[in-house]
Amino acid sequence: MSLYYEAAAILSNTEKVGGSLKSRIYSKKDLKSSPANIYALVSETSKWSAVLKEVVERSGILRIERKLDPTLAILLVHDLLLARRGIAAPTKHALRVTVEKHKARLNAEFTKARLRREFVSLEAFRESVNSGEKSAPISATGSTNGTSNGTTNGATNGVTNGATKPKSDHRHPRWVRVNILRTTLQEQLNTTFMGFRQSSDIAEILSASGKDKVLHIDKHIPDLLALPSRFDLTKSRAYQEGLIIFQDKASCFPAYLLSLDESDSDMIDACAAPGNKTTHLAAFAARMKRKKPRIHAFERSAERSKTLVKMVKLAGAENKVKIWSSTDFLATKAADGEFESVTAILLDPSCSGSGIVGRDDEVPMILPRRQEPQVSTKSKKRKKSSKTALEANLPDPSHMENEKTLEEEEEALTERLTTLSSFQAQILDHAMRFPSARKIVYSTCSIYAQENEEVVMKALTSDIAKEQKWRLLRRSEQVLGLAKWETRGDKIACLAIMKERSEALKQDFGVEVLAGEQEKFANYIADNCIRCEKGTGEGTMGFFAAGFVRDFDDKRMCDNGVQIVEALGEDVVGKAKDNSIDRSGIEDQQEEEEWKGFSDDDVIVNAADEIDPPISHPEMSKIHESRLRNQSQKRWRWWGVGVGRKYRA
Ligand SMILES: C[S@@+](CC[C@H](N)C(=O)[O-])C[C@H]1O[C@@H](n2cnc3c(N)ncnc32)[C@H](O)[C@@H]1O
Repeated sequence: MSLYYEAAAILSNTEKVGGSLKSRIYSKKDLKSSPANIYALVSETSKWSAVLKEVVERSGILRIERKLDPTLAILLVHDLLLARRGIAAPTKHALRVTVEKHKARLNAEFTKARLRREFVSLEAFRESVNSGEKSAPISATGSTNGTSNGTTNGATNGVTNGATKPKSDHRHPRWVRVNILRTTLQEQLNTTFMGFRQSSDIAEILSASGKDKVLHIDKHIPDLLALPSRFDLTKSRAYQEGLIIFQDKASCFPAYLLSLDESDSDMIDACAAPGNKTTHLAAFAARMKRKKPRIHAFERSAERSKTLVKMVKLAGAENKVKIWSSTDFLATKAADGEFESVTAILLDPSCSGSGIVGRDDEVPMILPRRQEPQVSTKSKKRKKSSKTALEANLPDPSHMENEKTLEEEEEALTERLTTLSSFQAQILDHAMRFPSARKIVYSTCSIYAQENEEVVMKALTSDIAKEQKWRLLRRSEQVLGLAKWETRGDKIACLAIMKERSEALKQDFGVEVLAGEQEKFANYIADNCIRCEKGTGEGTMGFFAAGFVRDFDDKRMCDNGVQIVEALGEDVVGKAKDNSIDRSGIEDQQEEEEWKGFSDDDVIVNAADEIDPPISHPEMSKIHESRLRNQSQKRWRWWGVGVGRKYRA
C-alpha cells in the first residue's frame, strides 16, 4: 500500500525537492516500493488524469470519503478502473475498501466519460489515450477544453487542480539529431525512418499521434528531425547505438552558432555533461578538412562526468574529445599551454532550467477538486448567521496562507536567479580570458532575462570584454539558419536593464543616455540574441543563446565602444565626469565570494536530459547573505565601469 502513499507524497513534493519527477523518485533513498513501480503508476495516471478528474468529481467520492485526498484518490481510481490487477493492496486494506465501495459509481462515470468522447470501446479509448490523443477534459457542454498536457502554472510538482486551461495547445515533438559521426541523414531516412512520410509543416508533427509515421526535416539546423511527441524510438537500434541522439532543437543552436570553420583550432565545452552539445560540436568539427581539432570537455560533477564519458563514447566522439572529468572550468588557467590553441568556447552553464519542457510539464497531473461535504441548508444558514460582520470582512485565512507561500516562492526565485546570474557572468568572464579564443557562445535553457540578456549586457561592459575586445556576434554574421530564426532576445528586458543601469550611471558617474538611445541600444542587443519559446508552434523548449566574437585583425570592428556607438549613432550623449573608479575593491569582493558550487542531485537518465543541478548546497545561504549585502552596489559599479569608460572616451 506504500506504493500509493509514496507516489502521492512524491507528486505533492511538500519538501520542495528540486529536479524532475523521475529524478526525485530515483534519488529518494528510503522508498519501500520499487521506483520503477512508482514512476509507472504516476506516468500512467498522468495520461488518464483529465478523464479521471471528471470521474472522481462526478462520482462525488471526495465529498463522501473525507480521508481521501485528490492525489491519492486519482492514483487509486486509476488502478481500480484501468490496472489489470486493480488496486495493489490486500483486499481488506482500508484504502482499498474505501475506494472499492464506490466501484459501481466510478465505473458508471468512467463509461460516461468514454461515451462523451465518442469511443465505442474501452480498447479504442485506451489506444487513443496512449497515443496522446483525446484525453482532454470535457466541459459541461461536451466540448474539449484542452489537451492532456496540463499546465502547472509554475508549480514545481507538475500537479494542477484542473481548473485552469493548459498553457499551450502545442505538443512538444520528439527532436532527433542524426549523429553524422556514425551515419548520415540519408542513411537514416532509408533505414530507421523507412516508410515515414515527410511533412514540410512542423504543425503536422505537433498534432500527429504517437503512431503516425511522419517526420519533418528541420529548416534551421542541419541533420535534425522532428517526430510526433510520443513516437517511441528508445528501442531502435539507431538510438541504442548512438546513430541518432534525442536533442531538442533549441539545444542544437549553440554548437551551430559557434559556426566552426577552417580557421578554428581547439575548442572548449566548459559545462559539458550529459554531452549533447559536446557531441554536436564534435560532429561539426568532423566536417573540418584542414585541421583535426580537439574538444576539451569540462564537467565539474563526478557523477555527471560518468554520463559524459558514456555519451561521448556512444556517439563515437572519443578520439575528438578530451574529457576533463570532475574538473571545475573556473579553476582552469586560461594561459595554460594546453589551451593556447583554443579558438572557440561553448558555455552552457547551470541555469534555472525554467525553459525545459518536461521539467514541469513532464508528468502533468490534472487533479480533481476537493469537494466540500454536503451540508444541509439549515446548518448552512446557521453557520452563515453566526459570522460577525467583522469576521465576514476578514480575508479567508487559507487564502492568506497561500499568498504567503507565493511571496516566499517569489523571493526564493529572485534569490536563486541572482546567484545563478552572477555565476553565469563569472563563467563568461573566465572564458573571455583565453588568449587565442575568438568565439564564445553562451546559452541557457532558462526563460529569465536575469540569466540571459542581463548576463550578456554585464559581460559586454565588463573590463575583460573591453581589454580583450570582445563584442556581440551580430545577427547578420550568424550562420544562416540562426540569422533567419525570428525569435530574438527580449527587447523589453534589455531596455529595462539599460534603464536600471542608466539611472545608476547618472548618479554615480554623471553619465546620461537619452531615452531614445537607450531603446536603440536595447533593440540592438536583443536582435543579436536568440531566444526560443516553449509551448509554441515551433516545438522548442525555452532557450537562449548569444555569441561573442573578437577579430584580432580589425581593431575598429572589435572595439566594444565602437559597437555601442554603432548601435546608438555617433551623436550619443555621454557626459561622464572623470571619476576614477577603484576597481581593486570590487575585485576583492569577487574573490571573497568565490563560487562554492551547486549540488548536483539530479539523476541523468539519458543524453536527452538537459539537466541543471538544482541549488541546494548548504553553503549557498551563506553566499547569498554576503552577496545580497554587496550586490546592488557591485552591480551598478560593474556596469558603470564598462559603459562609463566608453562614454568618457
Ligand atoms: C546545463 S548543463 C550542460 C548541458 C550540456 N551542455 C549538454 O548539452 O548536454 C550544465 C552542466 O555544467 C556543469 N557545471 C556547472 N558548473 C561547472 C563548472 N564550473 N565547471 C564545469 N562544469 C560545470 C553541471 O554539473 C552540469 O552538468
